Amino acid sequence: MDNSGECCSCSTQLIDGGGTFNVDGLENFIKEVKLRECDLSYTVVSIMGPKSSGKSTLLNHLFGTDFREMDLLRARSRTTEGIWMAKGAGIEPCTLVMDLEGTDGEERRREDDTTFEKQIALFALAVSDIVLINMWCHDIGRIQAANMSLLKTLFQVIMRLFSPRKTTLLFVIRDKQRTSLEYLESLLREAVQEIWDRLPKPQAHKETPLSDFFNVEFVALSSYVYREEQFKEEVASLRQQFFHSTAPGGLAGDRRGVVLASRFSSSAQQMWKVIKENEDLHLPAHKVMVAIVRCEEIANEKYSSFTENEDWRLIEEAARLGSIPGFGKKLSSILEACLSGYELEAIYFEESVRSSKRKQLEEKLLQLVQPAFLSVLEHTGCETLDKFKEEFDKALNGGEWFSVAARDCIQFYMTLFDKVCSAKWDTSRAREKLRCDIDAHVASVHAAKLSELTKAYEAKLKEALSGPVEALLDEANSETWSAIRKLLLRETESAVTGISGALSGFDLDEQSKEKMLAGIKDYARGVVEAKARKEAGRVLLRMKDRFTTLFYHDADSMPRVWTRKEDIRAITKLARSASIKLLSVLAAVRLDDEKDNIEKTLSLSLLDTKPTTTDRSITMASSTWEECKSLWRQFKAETEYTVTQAVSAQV
Ligand SMILES: Nc1nc2c(ncn2[C@@H]2O[C@H](COP(=O)(O)OP(=O)(O)OP(=O)(O)O)[C@@H](O)[C@H]2O)c(=O)[nH]1
Repeated sequence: MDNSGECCSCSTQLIDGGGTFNVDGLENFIKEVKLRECDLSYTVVSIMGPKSSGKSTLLNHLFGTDFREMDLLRARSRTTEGIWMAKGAGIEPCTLVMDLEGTDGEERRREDDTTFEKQIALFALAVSDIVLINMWCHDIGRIQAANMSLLKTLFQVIMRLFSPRKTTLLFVIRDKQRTSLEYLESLLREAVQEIWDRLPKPQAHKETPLSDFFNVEFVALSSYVYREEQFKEEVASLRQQFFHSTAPGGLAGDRRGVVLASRFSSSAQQMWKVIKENEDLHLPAHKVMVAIVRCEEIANEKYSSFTENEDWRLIEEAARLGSIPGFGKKLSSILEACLSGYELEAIYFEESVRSSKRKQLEEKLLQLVQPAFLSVLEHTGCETLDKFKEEFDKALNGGEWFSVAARDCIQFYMTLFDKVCSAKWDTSRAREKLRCDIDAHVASVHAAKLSELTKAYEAKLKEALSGPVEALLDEANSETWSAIRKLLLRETESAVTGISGALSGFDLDEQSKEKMLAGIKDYARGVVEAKARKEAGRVLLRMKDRFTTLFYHDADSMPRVWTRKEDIRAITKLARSASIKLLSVLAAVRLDDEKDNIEKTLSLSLLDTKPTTTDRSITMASSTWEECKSLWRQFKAETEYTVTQAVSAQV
């Protein structure tokens, strides 16, 4: 029991001599001292100094703790290993006291293990509001003495310390002698200042005084061994300074960046982990270390509260079903709120850590929202494509030029997509896909419209050419082909003009246009050629028709009577010659205005009794010639009987 009557047995070894963090011990300790209920109202005090310099003795008297003290009768060797923690008895607010393993211990030095000293010193600085620096009075001013080694260790660590809050360094001078405190204080201040001045500092703090980062205080105590009563009185008076230490102006008055009591355990563990991971003592700056731990905590908290955010849940749900108007903006604003919440809480912490943790948080959030985002993008893409198709169709049916309708609709719907999805994330792939789909649709409509147009003109040409060409071939005279050519030219030109006019709405390149027009011209020729070939297939019948008509009728179309007057030979020749003419008209397609003597060749070769092969070979293709010859033979054979009958009638 301490003098306040409160139990002082609550203590635990926080970090053992091997550097292991006692997680369970700390958790139990926190429960026992009800730290969680303290919120921000608690103080952490630690003590460092040479080994066996009476640290535990001081703490036990100052805070009513029961840290292990060395027995006066035993040799001076290390009693405290690692870091011990206890609760100050009867002090408000809750004061956690840490007793550190002494620095400059022979044991560690023999093992060349001063790293551990620095690590626990750094840890103490990182988690404490107040650090007591215990030193023998007679050591002050002795350059190589243990005290200076301690200060060096401390300042090697401090060199990296630019904490977001001020820590109080309280120098406790033990075994004060008659020398006045003012003198000792000035000696110490000088030594401290010198070390501070020599520290390589970051550019921004080149001129910054020590007092900006540390509250440096001094106290001198009488020897506990030789002047116990006085020692106790002085300690009791020092104890007063720890009451209400968190109030403004108190020893722990600067509350910036203080860790919530409920997070003290995880924060301390995290700090020790960071320190241990830097065993080569390229220790991160204190502020960096604190920032890493705190910013991560804040970021994790913001992340989990985002996942439970009602607005986000609604968006996530809706995203599965379809597109969401203003999705990008809505999501951005929830995310923005989450990130600015982080910023607000992390503002006191080192900037580079703060922003890198913010980036990590942002990435984590983006990963979380990405599936919803992608699903909305997909829905929006599909819906935009459907709307585009509908609107484009309407525009075309409304008589708008194809190219104008395509350009306007594409522009409108791509902009609409951008508006709906506008967010700071990359929408380029979805946008690209939509654009590809739209382009493919436009291309297919384009092809369909052009084919429709071509078909319409082809039908028109077929109608305009088929009947008249058939009629002209029926006539089959020397003007037939010239008339057909004229007709073909006129109809082709009219189709070309019509189609060219229609094509101007399609924004077609010259080459494609030429190709299309050439196609329509070919089609027109094809119609005529097909008609001519069809008529040629019936040439024998028609020759016989013509022959019979002329054979049985005179020039006035009167039926002949086979009197002696009638010159059957001449009539036969006339009728045959007319049939030859018909044959020669249908024997070849003459769409190019080239002269030929098919008629002459056929007349000479077939009508004359002795045809000369040389003549016809110059003017006719052999296949045509062979065909004509065989047709003529058949024709003659089939008309022979008509002539014979006429001759016998005359006889
Ligand atoms: N001269 C002197 N001796 C003291 C004083 N206070 C304590 N001692 C003695 O110094 C020895 C070490 O005391 P501790 O309190 O165990 O010292 P410590 O600094 O905690 O020791 P470590 O934990 O091993 O570093 C004990 O024998 C104490 O009786 C003091 O004010 N003056």
